[in-house]
Amino acid sequence: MKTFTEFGLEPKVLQAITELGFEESTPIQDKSIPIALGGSDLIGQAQTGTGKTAAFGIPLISKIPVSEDRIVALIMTPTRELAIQVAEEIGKLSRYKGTRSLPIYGGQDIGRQIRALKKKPQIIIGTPGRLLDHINRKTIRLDDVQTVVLDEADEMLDMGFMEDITSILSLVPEERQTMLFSATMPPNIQKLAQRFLKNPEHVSVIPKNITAPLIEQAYIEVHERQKFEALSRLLDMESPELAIVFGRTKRRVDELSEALQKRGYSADGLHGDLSQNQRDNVMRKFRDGSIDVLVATDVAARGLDVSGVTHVINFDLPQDPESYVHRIGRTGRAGKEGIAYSFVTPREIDHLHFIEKVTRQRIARKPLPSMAEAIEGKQRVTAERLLEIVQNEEFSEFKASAIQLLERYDSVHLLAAAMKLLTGEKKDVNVELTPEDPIRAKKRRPDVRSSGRRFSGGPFGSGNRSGSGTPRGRDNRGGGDSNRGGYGKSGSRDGGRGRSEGRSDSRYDNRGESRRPRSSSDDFVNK
Ligand SMILES: Nc1ncnc2c1ncn2[C@@H]1O[C@H](COP(=O)(O)OP(=O)(O)OP(=O)(O)O)[C@@H](O)[C@H]1O
Ligand SMILES: [Mg+2]
Repeated sequence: MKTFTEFGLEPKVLQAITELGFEESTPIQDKSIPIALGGSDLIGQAQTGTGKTAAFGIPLISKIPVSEDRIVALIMTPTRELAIQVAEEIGKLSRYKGTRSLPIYGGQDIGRQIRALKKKPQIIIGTPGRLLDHINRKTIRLDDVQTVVLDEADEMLDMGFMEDITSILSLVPEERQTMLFSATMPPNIQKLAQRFLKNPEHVSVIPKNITAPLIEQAYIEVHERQKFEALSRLLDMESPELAIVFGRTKRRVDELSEALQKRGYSADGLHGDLSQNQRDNVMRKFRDGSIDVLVATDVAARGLDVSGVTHVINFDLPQDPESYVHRIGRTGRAGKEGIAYSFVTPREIDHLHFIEKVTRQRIARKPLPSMAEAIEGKQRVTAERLLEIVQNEEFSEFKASAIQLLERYDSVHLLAAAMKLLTGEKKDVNVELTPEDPIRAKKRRPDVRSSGRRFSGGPFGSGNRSGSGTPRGRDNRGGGDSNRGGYGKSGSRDGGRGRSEGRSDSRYDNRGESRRPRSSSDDFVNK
């Protein structure tokens, strides 16, 4: 691992990197940045949350002269939220250099995009459908594009974007640099690479386990009808700082987020049937902490980087192991720890074992949290909130009445009553979710990655795993980064990023631009 000064980057780019709080480069950045700067085609694979965006973003920005007034780089992402997020990171990295970039995605007013395009962006970050729209309207020309990045290329294929990507790339000059990035590389990616890349360098930073090292993984065996109770107990017991709960279908997400709200949780749902405005709103609320449970379909599985996500809960098991890897990868990012729970119905145990096999990772079984554990969890949070006030806040205006009360009542009684008030009663609303069919086990070759070396330490430094994925206090978000590894990132959390588009079977999430249902017959990995 290196410091960024070793790549020979210009001072303005370095300054932006420093300001983002990146101290040392991650392994995928170490390997990719020199190759990308050199101009070769590149296939980059590294675990979730290890800085792939900057691995292509830094060289991209470095190579574009500020005086350039044509579109010279194109980044494609599968979902809208991801396009927005990547654009934000590129924007921050080019802050001092002044490189101009623009996200282009479905659901946003096209007139506004056309106006923004008149400001001569050099980098376009877009979803395939809306990009084609602009190309057809001649509001985007790709004749001068020198670099193309396909972020989460396999997902774009799964979502049926192959034809769109092909049409788009046929309009980009042959003489170009093309780069692919993802945490997983199923074989269909090889086909895409053969078709669109020239003598690509393969950069793979995949240790023994494809799943990121800082994520503790567990499953809880539950019957379909117990799932909601299990979820509320788990949320009570663990009191996540931020949690993402994945559901299988849009209906599921709607029902679940509504049910959680009724029970008094601060939750909201994200899926491809919501308007772009609604999607942006939900993501903004999640990023700024005004909700702490995001219920989502796989639309949120790929690439999303929200700091402070301590828990991922698979309310429904995902169909594909790669989806599992990406979903749980929403936590345990940038050197922080996270925990991923999966609910597994008895008939899905085989499927779970299949996921374990493919990801070469044992997933520990945990018991359903008991009512007592749930209550204890809630009380612990109340006690923490109370102590925080004791330590940090001025509450002298309450002291006189406290003294009065203590003259008449026992202190333990009083404190217990105050805690009861603070904890709030769990609203015992009856919740009925429409049952989902269990996932059936599929037989695929259990091989997930290319190289096999055991990886010691995380990509963000070594030995920063404290072991047990302990629950974190609810109210300290944005505060201490005690879980951070060797690579600090000065914790900026910012609004308005996110991503999405879709799968066309209406039972599944339609992320907004999808063409065909996904084919899931492929094996997982690169060979
Ligand atoms: N060198 C670095 N030091 C510290 N933090 C970094 C570094 N590089 C990137 N980060 C931060 O790490 C987080 C994860 O990065 P990013 O989203 O690029 O991961 P990714 O590898 O693309 O993950 P995914 O596979 O989920 O898309 C981001 O918040 C990013 O700003
Ligand atoms: Mg990414």
